Amino acid sequence: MASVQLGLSATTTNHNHLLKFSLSSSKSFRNTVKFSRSTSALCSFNKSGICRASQTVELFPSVIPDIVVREARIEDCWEVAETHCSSFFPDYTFPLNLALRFDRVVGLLSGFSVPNGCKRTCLVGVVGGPADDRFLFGSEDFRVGSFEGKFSFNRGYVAGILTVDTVADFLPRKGPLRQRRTGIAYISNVAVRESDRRKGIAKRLVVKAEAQARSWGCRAIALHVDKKNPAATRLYQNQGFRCINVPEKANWPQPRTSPDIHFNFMMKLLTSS
Ligand SMILES: CC(=O)SCCNC(=O)CCNC(=O)[C@H](O)C(C)(C)COP(=O)(O)OP(=O)(O)OC[C@H]1O[C@@H](n2cnc3c(N)ncnc32)[C@H](O)[C@@H]1OP(=O)(O)O
Repeated sequence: MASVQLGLSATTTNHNHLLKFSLSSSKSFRNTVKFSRSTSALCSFNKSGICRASQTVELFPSVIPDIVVREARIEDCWEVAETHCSSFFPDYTFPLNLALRFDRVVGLLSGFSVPNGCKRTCLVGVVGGPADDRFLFGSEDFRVGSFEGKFSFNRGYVAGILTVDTVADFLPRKGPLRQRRTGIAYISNVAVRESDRRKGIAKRLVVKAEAQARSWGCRAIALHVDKKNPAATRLYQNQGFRCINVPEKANWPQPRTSPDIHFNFMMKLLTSS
């Protein structure tokens, strides 16, 4: 049997982490292994030596940054604001971009008070943090705005954000008294840092938001998405959301943005699984 030598180098692209290794044997050749965090199938090479494999992730765990989706904590505040502003206002330059970030931080910490009986939480997708919360300080009961009052010294960085609530501000009201709708969770502020897109972070945030909504007893989950945002529309369609036809002249509430932005209202029924 021929002896084999292994050389290793790692690079990160916008979509995937590339790990190049060279195998030298009696007949020398090079392979490039392309990682996908979402597959768990066995790794197999195609003709050009490319495979989608998480088996390889197990072989070289330190090279692949882990993505953990969890509730945002106070320590994440600046990075949440940063992710929000860089995703929704990418063209703002100094000093406006800095002012906007400070404004977001103040807004986030000052709480956006939630009406009685309603819930709201901010979820974050963290890259490179610990997989468990063993070294957390703070208390379960202490909250600041939508943030958990806990912090950790070993944390990675926030790459994606999502807010989910049962406030129903953007859902049509019920009956002649125009009561707030219950049992439908609402997703907003979904954003992933540009350098971390197409790694499945938004998908995982949405899955976690659905689980959160189920735990609140919701039977459905809804959102608004800009009709001119095909990436986000595709994300939600692939996650099982469907566009709801809003009756003409219904005057349903919508997020307050520019009048030029037109939204699709999308919804998904939540099974009890
Ligand atoms: C309810 C709301 O908040 S709507 C607002 C949405 N936010 C924004 O538009 C802010 C700017 N954009 C972003 O932050 C990101 O591009 C997001 C949030 C839309 C997507 O985040 P990502 O982490 O890149 O998405 P993720 O990797 O989970 O992709 C999931 C699926 O969405 C779709 N998708 C995501 N980005 C794109 C894209 N650029 N083009 C086409 N489809 C896309 C694909 O179907 C993808 O699945 P695939 O990779 O298996 O093909």
